[in-house]
Amino acid sequence: MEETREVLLSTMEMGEADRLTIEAGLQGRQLMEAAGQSIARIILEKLNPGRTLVLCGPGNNGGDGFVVARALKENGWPVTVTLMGTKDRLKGDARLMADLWDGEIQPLAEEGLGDYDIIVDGLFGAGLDRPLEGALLDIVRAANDSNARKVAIDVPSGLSGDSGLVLGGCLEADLTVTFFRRKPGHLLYPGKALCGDLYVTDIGISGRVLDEIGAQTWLNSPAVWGELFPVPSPAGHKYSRGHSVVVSGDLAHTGASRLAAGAALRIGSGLVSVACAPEAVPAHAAQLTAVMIRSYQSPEQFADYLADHRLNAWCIGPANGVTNETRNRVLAILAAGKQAVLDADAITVFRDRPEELFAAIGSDDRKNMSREVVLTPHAGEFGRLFPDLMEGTYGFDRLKGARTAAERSGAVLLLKGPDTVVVSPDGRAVIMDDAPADLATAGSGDVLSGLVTGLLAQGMPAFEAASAAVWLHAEAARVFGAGLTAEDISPSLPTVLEKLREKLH
Ligand SMILES: NC(=O)C1=CN([C@@H]2O[C@H](COP(=O)(O)OP(=O)(O)OC[C@H]3O[C@@H](n4cnc5c(N)ncnc54)[C@H](O)[C@@H]3O)[C@@H](O)[C@H]2O)[C@@H](O)CC1
Ligand SMILES: [K+]
Repeated sequence: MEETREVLLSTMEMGEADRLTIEAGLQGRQLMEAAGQSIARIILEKLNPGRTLVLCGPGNNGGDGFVVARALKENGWPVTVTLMGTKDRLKGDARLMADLWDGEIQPLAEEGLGDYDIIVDGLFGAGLDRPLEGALLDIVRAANDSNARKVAIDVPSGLSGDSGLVLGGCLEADLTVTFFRRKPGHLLYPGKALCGDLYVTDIGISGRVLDEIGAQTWLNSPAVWGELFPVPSPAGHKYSRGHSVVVSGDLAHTGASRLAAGAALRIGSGLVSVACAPEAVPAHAAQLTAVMIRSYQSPEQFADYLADHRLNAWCIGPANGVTNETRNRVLAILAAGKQAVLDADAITVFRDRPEELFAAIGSDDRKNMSREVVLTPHAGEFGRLFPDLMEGTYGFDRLKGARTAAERSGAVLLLKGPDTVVVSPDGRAVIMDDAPADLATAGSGDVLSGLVTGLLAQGMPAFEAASAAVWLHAEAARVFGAGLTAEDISPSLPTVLEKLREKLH
């Protein structure tokens, strides 16, 4: 299974892969040769021959650069090499590769950067440990301003492979070649945009090292959660497929809960109810058919619904209002030991006392060990519960922030964005790649919450349910295409579900 799901390696884990491979008998210089040759192959395949400038930094990323320079020159390309610092300061394999370069080595400089058709960026890769500054920053900017096609080795210089954040400044690549496995920074924004087209090459590291490394981050795909995806059993009935409840807003704010409820039903929750105050009943009744309506007049009546064990997965927050009532309902749902999805106002309402929410999420563990909670914030809502986690030196590190938040809160964290991250309190994480931008539309988040709720109702564990919901949401949007509104997402799901079932069986 480890090989079918795509592992994303942190720079530290990649170093570990490197070390384990060398321990197993391959030499570092062989890895570097393979890395450089694989980049040259891609350049030869994708780009037209032209005047090529290779920028080499002081570490092994620069060493790769020397290999690329040699390989392109052997193919008859005119190649210029510039080096940061002097050759005698290079160490190990990088020094060896610099010695194998039989051309001139010029000092790294801003001048003349505009004179090339292709710039190969071998300044910094996994070893970037501080922001680009001064002359280096000027050089990177001049490269960005030039008309050359820019090829980054491993990561564009200035980009953190772990977070996708920029340290000071960053090369804007047209094409990036990385080795063995992608890194989170290749998928997380702004990193994804700065990489251009990404290629992953085989440099002789065996997939077997992954078992030893035990990485906890994957690309979000059915390979991660497919085995736990609920498929209706022929012997089953609607009562065995769970009962989702979505808490509605007041009369003027009922639409969000209907979007969520419709999604929960579509994803296979056997029964779905909307819970609302009596005055909102007519608005719902005019529009709902398969979804049931449960009205409550008082907190006691709300508690009566919670006491019904068949109503097993609850979604609260969308257009619910930032009010004491919302807060009390969230606490009641959590105290009742329900599988719960907390979204929007159900998150915001705890901004002044996040610890109260975290305690409520964790307080139930003796009564009902199996209950799980999913928080589905966008970055703004995330900042209300976890303001300290937004304040990194280089910006908001979404993966690290979500990991800490999941651990702190005890909930599965689904951090929405163009690169939605889902993290379990035990540290497992998935990153969504290539979600259609059309999903940034009103109500889209309500649908997503409903999908998670519907999967929880069917007994899918929370990390897998949240991950699957994010993936299905994106695929449904892709199927629909341009002009998407939130109402279109659920109707587009059957095509996606059909394909998924074929893949799973
Ligand atoms: N790990 C692996 O499996 C392999 C790694 N290879 C290459 O090796 C690279 C990593 O090499 P290194 O660990 O030597 O690191 P890098 O070559 O990325 O950079 C490290 C050097 O840059 C300096 N530096 C870092 N940030 C700086 C900044 N902002 N301003 C000025 N100087 C800065 C450091 O002091 C150090 O001298 C990878 O990105 C990849 O290109 C490949 O050769 C193939 C195999
Ligand atoms: K680079």
